[in-house]
Amino acid sequence: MINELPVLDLSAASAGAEARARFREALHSAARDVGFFQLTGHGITAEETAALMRVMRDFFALPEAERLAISNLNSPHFRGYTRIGDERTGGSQDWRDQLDIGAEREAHVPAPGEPGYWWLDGPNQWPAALPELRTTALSWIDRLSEVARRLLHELLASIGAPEDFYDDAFADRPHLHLKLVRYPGTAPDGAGQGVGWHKDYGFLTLLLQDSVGGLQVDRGDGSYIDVPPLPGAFVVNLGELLEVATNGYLKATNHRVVSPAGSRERFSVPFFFNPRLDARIESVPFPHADRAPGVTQDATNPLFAEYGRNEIKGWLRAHPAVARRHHADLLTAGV
Ligand SMILES: O=C(O)CCC(=O)C(=O)O
Ligand SMILES: [Fe+2]
Repeated sequence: MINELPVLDLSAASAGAEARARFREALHSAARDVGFFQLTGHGITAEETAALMRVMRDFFALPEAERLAISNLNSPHFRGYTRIGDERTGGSQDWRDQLDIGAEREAHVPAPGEPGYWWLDGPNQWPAALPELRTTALSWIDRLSEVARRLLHELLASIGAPEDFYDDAFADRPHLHLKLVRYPGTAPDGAGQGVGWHKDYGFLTLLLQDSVGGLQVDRGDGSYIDVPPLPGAFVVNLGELLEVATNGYLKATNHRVVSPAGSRERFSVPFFFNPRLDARIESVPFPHADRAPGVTQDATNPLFAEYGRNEIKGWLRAHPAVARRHHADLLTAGV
């Protein structure tokens, strides 16, 4: 049982055969045993990170009316600002506010008979007072997509699978998603749930966190480990679709954020690297795949191999007010 997260250096993957082999071995263990690690050597500069952090702080410092002007309650695509207390995880209120941003696309209103998850494609909402947020966030999505793509190839290679196996699933219209998040200290009721225990829905999450801390990873035995802030590193975790892809050999790991003490603020930016909404995630071939234990069976959280279904399951659960306003039919008919 590990006591701290492994730190992996992605630049080792292009530093010669021996360094690459060692990197892949460490990546394999981290992905299989913990499902979480810290990633350095990714090529994103301190300046790029600082620019994103700066514009994020500027966004949360806008008058509340300007943030609410782009509320996600306006968006059937779940894009925009969620005020503190409107998001739920594990049935309880999270104490954070956030801006959800995705790949900039036309709305795809599902025609009769088309799956409801097409609602997740659509335009973003941007704050009028902060035009640089749009350019900075969209370029962060581009830059991190490249890192995540390389990492996914390395990860598949590390378990002995064809590294390009899911390239088609990510082709043309990957469902990329960025969240700018603020944890504004502890809720008045003292609950301490910044965000409750959950797994991410897709393939890989690359998280930038500031220096406050509070992210915890479930070790599966009732205990957890803290993820201390490591300057310059991304915290990487595996989502449910990689568990589906490997028939449970790699696991999506539960994690949560404990609220900062008092009124201290914490900022974080998770980037979710996900395939096309209509990608059906076939099992990837790798040595001993037949001995994989199978995916987690949890009646309260079914895992869907059709990525869009897995994703909209999560949105309907986490954002009940948006779901009730725009998607009453999906709530009753299911995804
Ligand atoms: O803010 C964090 O550190 C983690 C956030 C998270 O797990 C999520 O939004 O899925
Ligand atoms: Fe998460």
